[in-house]
Amino acid sequence: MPTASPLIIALDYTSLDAALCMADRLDPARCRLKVGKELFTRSGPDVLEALHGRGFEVFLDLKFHDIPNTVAGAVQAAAEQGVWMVNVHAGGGRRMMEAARTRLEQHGLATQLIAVTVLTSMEAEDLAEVGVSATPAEQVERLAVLARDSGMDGVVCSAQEAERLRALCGDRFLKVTPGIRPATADAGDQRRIMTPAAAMTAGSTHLVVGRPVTRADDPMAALTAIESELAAD
Ligand SMILES: O=C(O)c1cc(=O)[nH]c(=O)n1[C@@H]1O[C@H](COP(=O)(O)O)[C@@H](O)[C@H]1O
Repeated sequence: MPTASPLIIALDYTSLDAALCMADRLDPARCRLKVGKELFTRSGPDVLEALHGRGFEVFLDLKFHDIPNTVAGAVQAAAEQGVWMVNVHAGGGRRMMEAARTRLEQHGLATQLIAVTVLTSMEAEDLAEVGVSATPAEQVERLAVLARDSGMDGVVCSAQEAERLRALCGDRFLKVTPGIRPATADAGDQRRIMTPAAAMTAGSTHLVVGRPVTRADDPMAALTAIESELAAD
């Protein structure tokens, strides 16, 4: 039974053992889990099997960005391992995203396919340095519309853009938002941040939370506090 919780906990750990230690304290009825580049590069697909065996739905966050044929193959490989969600970079363009969508359809694979717009660690100056003169909000909007038109189920964006994207792309278009920071948490390398409750109010469909839980002195207390904040909203 899939969880009704919007929470996705990012298992950004340096080893499979450390990730599973945290997974064993979590409950698949209360959250989904995200496996990203660091953990997957260390553990390989074993981590997916281990988390699926514990009953979790998994977001495989490898942010594929390559030529269409390569990304289509990578997305197929992820989906065939049973992950609930996989992502690509919207900046790879329409043909890349369409190839990934077509490949899933050809193989009858139901994995949620979403596209990263502008990383939540980036602000206007970072975009300017890579030659993008649009504001983060404008660039997110542009890439979200392209992602929608290319057959994506949704996007990764910051919660600061969620309200605008809800108006533009509708409620059913997924708005998966990292950069979630409870009021007392450190922003760290994140720039476009929002609290859990404010993010849900803004229209996020899923909240990606890593360090505020996984690096907390008491991770379970941190998770419970976020759940209470969401319940009170
Ligand atoms: O695709 C992602 O998940 C992602 C996109 C993005 O724009 N920003 C972002 O932080 N993420 C991921 O979300 C997680 C956020 O972790 P914390 O900053 O520790 O809460 C990390 O695993 C990032 O890799």
